[in-house]
Amino acid sequence: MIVVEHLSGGYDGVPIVKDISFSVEKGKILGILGPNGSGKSTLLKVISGILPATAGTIKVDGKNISSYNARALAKKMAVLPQLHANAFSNSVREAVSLGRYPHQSGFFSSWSDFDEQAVQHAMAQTGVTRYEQAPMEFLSGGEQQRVFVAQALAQTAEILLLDEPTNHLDIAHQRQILDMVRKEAIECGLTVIMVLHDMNLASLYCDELLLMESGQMRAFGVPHEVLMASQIEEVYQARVATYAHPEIPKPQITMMPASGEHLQRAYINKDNFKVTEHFIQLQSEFPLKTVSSAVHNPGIGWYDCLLNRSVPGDYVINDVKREVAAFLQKESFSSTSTVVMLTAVPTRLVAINEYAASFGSLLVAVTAGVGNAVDVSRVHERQIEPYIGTINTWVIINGSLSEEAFFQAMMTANEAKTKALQSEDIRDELSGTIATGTATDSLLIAATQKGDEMLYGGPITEVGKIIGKGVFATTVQAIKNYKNG
Ligand SMILES: Nc1ncnc2c1ncn2[C@@H]1O[C@H](COP(=O)(O)OP(=O)(O)OP(=O)(O)O)[C@@H](O)[C@H]1O
Repeated sequence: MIVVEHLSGGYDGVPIVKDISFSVEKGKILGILGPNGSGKSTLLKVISGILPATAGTIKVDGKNISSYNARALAKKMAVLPQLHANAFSNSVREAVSLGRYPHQSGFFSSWSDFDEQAVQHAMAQTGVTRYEQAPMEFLSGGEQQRVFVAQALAQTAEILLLDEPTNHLDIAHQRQILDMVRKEAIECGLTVIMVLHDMNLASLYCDELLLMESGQMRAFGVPHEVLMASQIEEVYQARVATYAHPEIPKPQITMMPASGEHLQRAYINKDNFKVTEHFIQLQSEFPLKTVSSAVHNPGIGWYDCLLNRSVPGDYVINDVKREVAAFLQKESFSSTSTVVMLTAVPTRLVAINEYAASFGSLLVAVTAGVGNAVDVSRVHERQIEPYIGTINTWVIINGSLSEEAFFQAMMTANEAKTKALQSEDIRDELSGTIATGTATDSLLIAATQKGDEMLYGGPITEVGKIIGKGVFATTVQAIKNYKNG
């Protein structure tokens, strides 16, 4: 464990880092973040003893580091500096072996099996074994960087200080080095303090983060506490937004460009719809922010082409996603910018309506295959799987929704759909009760994201009122179309 208390230090009497206090437990990784010149490297230099502290203490395992001599400290703490001396004619193996220097009594005279193992392990972990015999100057910047990380690792110290360890590395090697650091922390109890510029990598790999601003600690804590958009915006003077990582419960940050290009948006009207025998298509000039339960490209994303594709009633495919991907390729649709739903309803039975609104306007498109509708509260009584029937609902909004509003809009639209089934007396054949939908309904809300952001999308909001009215009326019309065939 390392404990830093009220630490200050700088260059030639000029204080750079001021009054820094934090601790890192054994086996944990601390990431140091901050804008250029905020003092990250200086802090690491003061902690490692490269620069003298002008105030404060650093304790390793309860003992002040000033009580260690240089060799004893090097056994406790290994350092990867930001800039490396490039004037070397060593081989990779020799460079990594330098990490064992603090463990030698006479230089290389007492090379032990343990020294050899440490060097081999460090080279293997950083993926540089295959360059072992190569001279350092023959290596690329990224390969050299991995050798320096190997050198620090070979020191087998309890604490590893890394200044931008992913410098020069491509994403595969960034992942390799950081995975390795994390593995060493978890499996061997290595304590790590590293300066990283990439906030997203820091969030993924560090247990805690320290955010520096003008030589002082602006924030310290777990990634969720430090990577708050408002705080990052203030410290970096850049507009950012946070979002959730798709697999790991850690926040991610993305930049919001200053240019006005992204404000140029589409305006959708009925002319953007095209109905062929095989599909209903909405093609937009600019991508729409879309939330859906579609078959292809579901979830949240930006898409400029929406398809409701009509398939035969006996369409039974094991791998629907692959079949849809093949269809898109055959019909020359972009797989990455198209959202696809499937329906057994003939496309001519679609109902499409446009509604004026104070914020812009709203379009609703519905295909309603209600032949096998179910009452969701009674489906558990069924012994047999219901046949597929599908109500596909699109709500296209010429306006801007918050994330919350998108999900509320989905709820509002779904309630309006259910009300339409009630109004049209669509029943679950088995229970005889009013149906609430079918087994495979799909819903999509898409917005141009132009204009003032609407925070909410519930039934009594401006947008919610029109969704309620529009989805109800359009679904009723689509059900009538279906009944009249
Ligand atoms: N050798 C030095 N002598 C005097 N001042 C220095 C020296 N090295 C850095 N500084 C100054 O200390 C301040 C902090 O620099 P430092 O390198 O610690 O910042 P950093 O946060 O690591 O920046 P970066 O993100 O650019 O690497 C800067 O204003 C810098 O000019």
